[in-house]
Amino acid sequence: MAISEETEQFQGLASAIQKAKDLNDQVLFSHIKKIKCNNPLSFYQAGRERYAGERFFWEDPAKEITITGLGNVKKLKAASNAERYREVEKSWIKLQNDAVKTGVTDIEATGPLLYGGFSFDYETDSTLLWNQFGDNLFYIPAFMLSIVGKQAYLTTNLLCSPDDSEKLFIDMINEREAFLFESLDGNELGANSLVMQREVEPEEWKRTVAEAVQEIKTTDLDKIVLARELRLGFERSIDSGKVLEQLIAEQPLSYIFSLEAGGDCFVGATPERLIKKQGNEVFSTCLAGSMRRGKDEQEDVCLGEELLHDQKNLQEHQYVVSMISNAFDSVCEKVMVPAGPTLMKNRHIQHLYTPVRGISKEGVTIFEFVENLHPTPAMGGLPKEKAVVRIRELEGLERGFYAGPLGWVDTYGNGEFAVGIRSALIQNNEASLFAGCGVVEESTPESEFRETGIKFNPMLSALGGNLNE
Ligand SMILES: C=C(O[C@@H]1C=C(C(=O)O)C=C[C@H]1O)C(=O)O
Ligand SMILES: [Mg+2]
Repeated sequence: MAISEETEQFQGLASAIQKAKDLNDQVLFSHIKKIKCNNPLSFYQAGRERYAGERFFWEDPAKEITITGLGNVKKLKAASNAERYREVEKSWIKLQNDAVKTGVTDIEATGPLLYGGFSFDYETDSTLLWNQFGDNLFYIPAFMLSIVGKQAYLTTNLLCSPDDSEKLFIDMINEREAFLFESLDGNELGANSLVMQREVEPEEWKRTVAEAVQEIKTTDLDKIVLARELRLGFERSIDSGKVLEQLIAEQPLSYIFSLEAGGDCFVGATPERLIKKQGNEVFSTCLAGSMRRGKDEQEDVCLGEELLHDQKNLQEHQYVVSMISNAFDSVCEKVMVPAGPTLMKNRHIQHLYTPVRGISKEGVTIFEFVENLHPTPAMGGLPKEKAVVRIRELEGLERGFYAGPLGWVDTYGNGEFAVGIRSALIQNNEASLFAGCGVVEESTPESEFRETGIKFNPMLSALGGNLNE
């Protein structure tokens, strides 16, 4: 006779506490149940006070997986060096190998799940702007809503220590669920009211682009991505839930994400997948090469055709396709790359787009793919190491998590990371927006300035700012 969910949960907790005693270490307990909830933002907002600074949101463009996390039972942070990917992975493997799961235990992106990101460059210090995030930051949430396909699942995670009691935990789980179900409806999303919008050092940035073009013409540097910053000010603290609501409505072809740390929130709508791993199938996206959208259908088609045949953008794009294909070749049994790019038409901008798919070799993890791929020439440049050093020397901004890998990993070998572009760092009533572009031999400061101006628009639109033409 099947035991009740409550009994299964209690028995699972008891075995997790016993395991903690045997190992004399903390053991992750995770209970997963199906629930009815089709509004993940309401779940996110329900945690606005109680879990402030410990929330995250993720929705992929196909809306196959939406994940909202509240609170955290464990924060993983690795040292800021080249080993960071393996360090985070090692801590995660230890926690998931000892984990005890009850309830629905075979659904992707449910149960114990790690969500977070890495900075673009582990060799730059996180000063004032990104000090809440540091070089990397990952959460295992206390409470998590996953909508997989069309079904909602609630995961409750607890970290059991040797001297914990089952009773305490059952009371905690029941109290949390009561809080959540009471507060799931009617969470007002606060409006954000803009009072200041300022480009940071626009003329200096253009001079840097001109310097980079000269360097590309005279050295072995082929491409360098240079980013710039826009500062926004608001009447009161920005509600990240409202920003997410706008992004979901306005950017249907992008990953919608947020990651809170302390009082700050990194939020965005990125069109660019770094790596998705589903079993042994792996997917990446090459997205370099950009053009504004047309004012009407006819102009838009013309501009798209122009982009598909523009040598400068095709070269910018090809650097990315070659690098990602080679990175896949080294860890895949099979790699499939289309012969040429098509167009990805987002709301404000269109890009040259080449999807890459592969069958990964046995035992290759998503963290190894992240390490092999980041930064692609779409975020850094070519040669990779030289471009990253020159970005450090030329770019007048602290990228932090902008253009870095951000995403999730579950305990079933699945996960997905995107790169954190078309994004903003929100700090109370201020925000820094970031936008970069691939500088190649044929780049000009004015054209790249216009291109990066358009790339600010997804966040400007979501925050109520004045859009760039
Ligand atoms: C770096 C960014 O965008 C990247 C650069 C692109 C380009 O230069 O054409 C296009 C898409 C992205 O790979 C950004 O949006 O900040
Ligand atoms: Mg470009």
